[in-house]
Amino acid sequence: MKLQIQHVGKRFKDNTWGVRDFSLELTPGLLGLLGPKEAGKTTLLRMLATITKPTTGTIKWNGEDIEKNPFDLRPDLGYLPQGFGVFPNLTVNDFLRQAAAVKGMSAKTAEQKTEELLQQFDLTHQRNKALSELSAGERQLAGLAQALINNPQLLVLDEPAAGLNKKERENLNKLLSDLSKDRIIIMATSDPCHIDGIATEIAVIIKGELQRHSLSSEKQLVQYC
Ligand SMILES: Nc1ncnc2c1ncn2[C@@H]1O[C@H](COP(=O)(O)OP(=O)(O)OP(=O)(O)O)[C@@H](O)[C@H]1O
Repeated sequence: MKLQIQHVGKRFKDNTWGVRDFSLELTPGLLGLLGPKEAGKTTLLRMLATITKPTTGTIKWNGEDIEKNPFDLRPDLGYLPQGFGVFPNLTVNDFLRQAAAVKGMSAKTAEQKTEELLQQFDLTHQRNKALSELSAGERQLAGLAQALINNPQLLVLDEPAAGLNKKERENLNKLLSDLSKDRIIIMATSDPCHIDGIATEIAVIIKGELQRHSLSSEKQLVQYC
């Protein structure tokens, strides 16, 4: 399992660059993508999630260019967009079932996985509520559950801890630590404390450029956190 980001850049219509010449190679583990606001985190994640295409460079999943073969990656991909809120009237249950349908899962597998995730995220009692009726933390957990519905090998998370309280964040960190043992997780955040203790690698992005990439150690993060 390997993700290669090779000299990737993104230029917008107004000619500004959101990401420039970004290169990184990832194997299973949790990468904390750390950067201030407007650093280019979301821009990079949207390219990894095959929502937008790079202007320069190549992204390869297990050796295959995802621009040429997006359907090779999509069944392996889970994506939590930042501040998602596109379907406020959908119930939690329907939200998960819709994600499963989009990912081409059979009805039986979708039902089993929905039950499992609702329990795992303590959302069973909320399953018939609309997303707009949930607390910010619950909505974020529902978003994570939809990202995990297909047991993805590549999990791309944009500020997943936003809106979570301390207990919810601890639960999330434990879950992500477990999940990162046999898959690649990329977790973007502007808050170093959100990746403290769970990131196996850290990449710092500033003004669209990779400033530093290192294996994480608690010592490194303590100075920020
Ligand atoms: N569609 C767009 N058109 C033009 N510029 C854009 C577009 N999307 C993002 N940008 C710019 O690209 C840069 C990177 O933005 P991006 O949203 O990727 O940063 P970020 O690190 O995710 O920030 P935040 O934490 O605030 O979401 C910013 O300067 C932003 O204004």
